[in-house]
Amino acid sequence: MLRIEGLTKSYGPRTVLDGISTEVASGSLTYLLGLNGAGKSTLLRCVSGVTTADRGSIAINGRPWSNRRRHVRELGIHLDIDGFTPRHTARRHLRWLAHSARVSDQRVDEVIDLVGLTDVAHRPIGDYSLGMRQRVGIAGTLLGDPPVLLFDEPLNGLDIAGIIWLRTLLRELADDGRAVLVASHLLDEVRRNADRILVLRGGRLIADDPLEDFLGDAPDLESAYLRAIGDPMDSEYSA
Ligand SMILES: Nc1ncnc2c1ncn2[C@@H]1O[C@H](COP(=O)(O)OP(=O)(O)OP(=O)(O)O)[C@@H](O)[C@H]1O
Repeated sequence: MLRIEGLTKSYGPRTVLDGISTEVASGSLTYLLGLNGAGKSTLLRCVSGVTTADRGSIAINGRPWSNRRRHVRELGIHLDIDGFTPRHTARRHLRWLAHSARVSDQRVDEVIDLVGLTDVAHRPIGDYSLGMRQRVGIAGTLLGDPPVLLFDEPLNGLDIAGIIWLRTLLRELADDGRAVLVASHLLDEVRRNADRILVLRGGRLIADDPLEDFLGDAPDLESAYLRAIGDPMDSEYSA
C-alpha cells in the first residue's frame, strides 16, 4: 500500500501539486490521468523522491518512506528513457544499477528475461529501438522487486506486441500484490487494464475512483474523462 498525504509542490509562483492525498492499494493497478502539465510526472517524481516535495508525506506498507533512501527494494520508478549511456549494453547498464543497490547479477538476468531482452542484452543500448529502451527502463524498475511501482508513460514507443506484453506485465505485477501506479494518456489501455482512476487537473486530484464508478453512465472512458476535467481547451487546465 502506497499512502500519499498532503503532497504539495510549487515551481516559483506556480503550484504544480496542491495537497494531493490518496492511497494506491496493494494488488491494485491505478492509472493517473490528466492533461499535459496537470502534474502527473511531478507527482510520481515527488512520491519517489527524485524531486523534493515542499510538503506532504509518503508511506509504504504503513512505514514512512524517506525520500533520501530511495531504496529499490521498496519503490521502483520508471520515468524517462534518456539516461542511458549508448555504448553500454543493457546487461552492463542493469548490472551497474544492481551493484549500486546491492542486487545480485542473477536478479539482473531475471529482469532481462522478464522484459524479453535476453537475446539482445549483449548489444549496446545505442542500437536499441525506442521500445527496447523502454524495456531496459522497465527492467531497472523491477530490479529490487519492490512492493510499489510507479510508471510514467511506459507504453510510449512500444509496438502492438510490446503494448500487449506490457499490459499483461502490469496486470501481473498488480495481481501479485504490488501497488502499481501508471501515468498515461492512452485511454484504451486504461479502460482495458485499470482497477482505479486518479485524475489530476491543475495540480489537484479531481477524481479518485474505481474504474467502474468513474465510468458511471458514460458511454466510454473518454466521455467520463472529459466530463471529469471539463473543457480541455480551457487554458486554465493545460500547461
Ligand atoms: N523542474 C521544473 N521547473 C519548473 N517547472 C516545472 C518543472 N517540472 C515541471 N514543471 C511544470 O510543472 C507543471 C506540471 O508538469 P508535469 O510534467 O508534472 O505535468 P504532466 O501532467 O506530467 O504533463 P505531461 O502529460 O505533458 O507529461 C508544468 O507546467 C511544468 O512546466
